[in-house]
Amino acid sequence: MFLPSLTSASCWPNILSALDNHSRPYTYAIRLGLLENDAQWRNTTEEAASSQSPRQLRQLFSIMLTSCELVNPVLIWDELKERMSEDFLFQARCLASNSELLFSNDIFNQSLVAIEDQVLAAANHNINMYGLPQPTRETDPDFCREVLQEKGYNCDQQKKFIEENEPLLTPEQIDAYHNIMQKIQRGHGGIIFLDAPGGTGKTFLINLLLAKIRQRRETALAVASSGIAVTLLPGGRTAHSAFKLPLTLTKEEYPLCRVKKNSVPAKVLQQCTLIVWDECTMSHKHAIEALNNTLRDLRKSEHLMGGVTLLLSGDFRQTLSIIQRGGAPADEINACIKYSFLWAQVEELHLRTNMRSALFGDSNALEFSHKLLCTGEGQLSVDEGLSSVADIGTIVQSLPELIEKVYPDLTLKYKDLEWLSEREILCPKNDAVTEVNHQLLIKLPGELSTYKSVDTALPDESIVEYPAEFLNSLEPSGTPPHSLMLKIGAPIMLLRNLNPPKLCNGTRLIVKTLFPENNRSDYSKRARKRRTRFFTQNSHSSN
Ligand SMILES: Nc1ncnc2c1ncn2[C@@H]1O[C@H](COP(=O)(O)OP(=O)(O)OP(=O)(O)O)[C@@H](O)[C@H]1O
Repeated sequence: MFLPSLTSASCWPNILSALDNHSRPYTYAIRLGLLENDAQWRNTTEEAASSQSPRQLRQLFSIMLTSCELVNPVLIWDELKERMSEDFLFQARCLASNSELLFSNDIFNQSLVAIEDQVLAAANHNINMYGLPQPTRETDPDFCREVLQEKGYNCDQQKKFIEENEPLLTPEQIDAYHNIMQKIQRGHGGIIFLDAPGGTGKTFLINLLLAKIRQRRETALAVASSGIAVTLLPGGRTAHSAFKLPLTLTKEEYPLCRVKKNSVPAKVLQQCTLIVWDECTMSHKHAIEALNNTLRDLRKSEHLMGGVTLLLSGDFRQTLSIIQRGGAPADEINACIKYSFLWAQVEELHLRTNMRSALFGDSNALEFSHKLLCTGEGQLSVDEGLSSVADIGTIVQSLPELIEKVYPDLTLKYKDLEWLSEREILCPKNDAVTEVNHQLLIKLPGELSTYKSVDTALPDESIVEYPAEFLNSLEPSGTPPHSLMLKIGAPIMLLRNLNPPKLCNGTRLIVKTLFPENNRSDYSKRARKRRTRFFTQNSHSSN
């Protein structure tokens, strides 16, 4: 077990002497992260308690509850409840104008309510399921939060945004804008597909429509099929999270969203006037059918989409729906929303002018967008089934050359967030990603820190068939590698946020500090916003 971790030990006596320095090899193994133990989670919270605010600590604790399979969460709560409730104590002291006020059950109750809100949002469980005391609530704050969030946009800000941007619309954008607004006003529901290649102003138009509806204190839901597209929509969420789409969607004959009639998401869907779904081409046709079935049911309406206007946007030349491994191209086409029975009722609107070239006179952008369109429409020359990319890019001969082209002078410029956010290397397979990441990480200055996973086969009888070394060598998609290597200053990407909605999947971050159990990262979405986030290890299981 120690062998792969003691890289400096070249022979058996070296290993023995390394272990000799540690009186208890068991403790040493835990310290190296080779054995799982509840102490690891307690260390994590203790480490976090030294630098995190009470709100951040509660967030961390709720993530641990929902994803880390804690053996004894009550013990951690008892140890840290005062640290987690300091902000509520402070508020109570201010309210009572009494700086002598001490912690009380009321204050701990507020803290537990806040933790339960997060657990409910992430896993839909009450915290008594984890053995923690069930908090008492006077109102249903969860209801208020989600519904008010959708209704609580600042009208003056929305108005200002509309006044500034409405006059900028181009004639084809104006046509689309009026068409959509008329459909919303008729209130009979319907589906509009905004067919617009990249750079034609989809996001610009959508943001204006969202502002127009929100300014009237009506509800406009903005969703996208992928997390990264959500970052461009104000108040955006992924479609899976907003509509509670089930994972078994593709196999269902009568697909439905998992939204209970009296739940908060149901109230939001009942009240909304407009739903914008960006990158809809990536979604399975059953997702849109599930939304139609659910809206008609919740709103007790026979109209298409239960009377709500659904604005779909995307580009079929880009990514289509992802189907199960081993599926044929015909399955992919069958999964496409164009093959849904609903498509016959979809009204199409088109945007064709590339705004980046039209506005900024960027001839390169125009040429590039033209070539992209040709590629998407299959008009590029094809040689033995492969299209040449020479027309739309520069061809390099090796990985080091690619790295040098994309990240020249990395060691000097890696601290420049603007520079970093303008470049990335995309790879079709995880193996290639690992190789590129490794080579770039080596080039960065500073010491490399390695975080190892603890892999265990479940049920216990399978341990003989699947030894830890074998499990360590696997890299299933969506799980971190067995050896996660990081350096301070390294750009990283958040693959899955267990505490949505603040950071969406795909957000880029910079490693700021590395602790033995955790790390802190700076938020660098397009290098414009800077916030610090705290990340910890957690449990993943795979079938
Ligand atoms: N009418 C307009 N007036 C001023 N700027 C505009 C207008 N329409 C679009 N733009 C600007 O043009 C650029 C491209 O627009 P936008 O990002 O909305 O296009 P898109 O179709 O969403 O592109 P992509 O699919 O690549 O994300 C943006 O900088 C946007 O602010």
